[in-house]
Amino acid sequence: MTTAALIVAAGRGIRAGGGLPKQWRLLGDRRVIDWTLEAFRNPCIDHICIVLNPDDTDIWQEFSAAPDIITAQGGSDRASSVRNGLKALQKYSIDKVLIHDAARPCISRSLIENILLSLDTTSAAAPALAVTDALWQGDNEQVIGTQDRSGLFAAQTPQGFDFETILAAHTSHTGTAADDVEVARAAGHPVHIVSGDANNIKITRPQDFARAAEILQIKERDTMDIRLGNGYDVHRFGDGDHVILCGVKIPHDRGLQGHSDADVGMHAVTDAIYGALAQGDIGQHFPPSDPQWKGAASDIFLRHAVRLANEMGYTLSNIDCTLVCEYPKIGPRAEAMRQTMSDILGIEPSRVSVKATTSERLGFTGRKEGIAAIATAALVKA
Ligand SMILES: Nc1ccn([C@@H]2O[C@H](COP(=O)(O)OP(=O)(O)OP(=O)(O)O)[C@@H](O)[C@H]2O)c(=O)n1
Ligand SMILES: C[C@](O)(CO)[C@H](O)COP(=O)(O)O
Repeated sequence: MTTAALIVAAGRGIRAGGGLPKQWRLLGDRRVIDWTLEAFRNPCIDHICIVLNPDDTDIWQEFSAAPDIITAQGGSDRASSVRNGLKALQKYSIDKVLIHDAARPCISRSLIENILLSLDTTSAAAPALAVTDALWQGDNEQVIGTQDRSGLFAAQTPQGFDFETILAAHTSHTGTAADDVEVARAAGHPVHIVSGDANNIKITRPQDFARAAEILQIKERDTMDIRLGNGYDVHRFGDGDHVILCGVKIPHDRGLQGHSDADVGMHAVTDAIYGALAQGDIGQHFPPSDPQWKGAASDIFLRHAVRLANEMGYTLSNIDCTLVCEYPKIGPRAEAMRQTMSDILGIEPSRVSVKATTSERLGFTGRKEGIAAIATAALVKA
């Protein structure tokens, strides 16, 4: 009997936040995907196929070079990603396939074996836990009804199938599906429920990383790895009818001069993140001599810094930015600036501070020759 594991890893992990899709983030000293893969790199699995998002170019290179991995391109939803993975496995004469979320890194070898065992006697088997909590309907933070929980189960993966059965079911399925059991059932196939594992959680929200680390018994660091960085920037006034500060366009009788859009606030925040990482400054990553950055929107720089932080295993904790100018008035726009930067940073607005001060008409900011900004960034190792 030839077996395969099909691991879907093409999602963006929006609910988990953190800038980088959850399957590429670190859990201890390894990525989520590495824990998942380890469980499937075992003698009862002959082939492993990983379904990847076309945007994850570095990851494609890594897995295309791995001798024991088959790669397939992800689709716009989980069901289409699975379908593409099944098609990529077609030429390997697979008898049984286990379809698993990359985002479930705590999967145990014994659960994998239990599903495979069930497939000896049935064509579809999947793990689930009987619902033990009471179930309510809610609306607007009010309980508006209760739901009988008897016979209800919370579904998990890996979901196991006869390969040709699930390939045919997925090929003929139209529309989306929460999981492959739904696809199999829509094609008329009964699915056997195998006892799931409470530890086999899916990382869905930010707090699930800590729970997964606990389950995997990843040793907590003796001290937290916290990094602080500061950033400082100045742009002079020149001709123009607006300025852009922390991503917000403000009508003004002068403009700020600079190679990019001269968003002095966003530059200071970007440099604070580079500083925390000891990774130089904006000028190093985006040289002013390079014409492609002329007039560039500064969110490009900030997004790059956030990505670098995530790749180095850090999560942004908070940002504090102070703009130093006599005019324009920042107060009425500070909320919009916080919101704009929190969207780019991938953290809550409550973790982004934008404030302003004048310099009591002293110095170049006091003489209204330009605007200065100073920022602090705090990063923590996830
Ligand atoms: N188009 C998609 C969507 C999801 N997945 C994968 O399906 C699994 C379960 O999906 P979910 O937890 O919903 O992941 P995301 O779609 O990444 O999360 P979110 O909905 O928060 O963006 C994940 O391993 C995810 O990578 C996939 O391969 N292709
Ligand atoms: C397949 C699945 O993991 C079963 O629990 C789940 O349905 C996929 O994730 P989502 O959160 O429902 O998108």
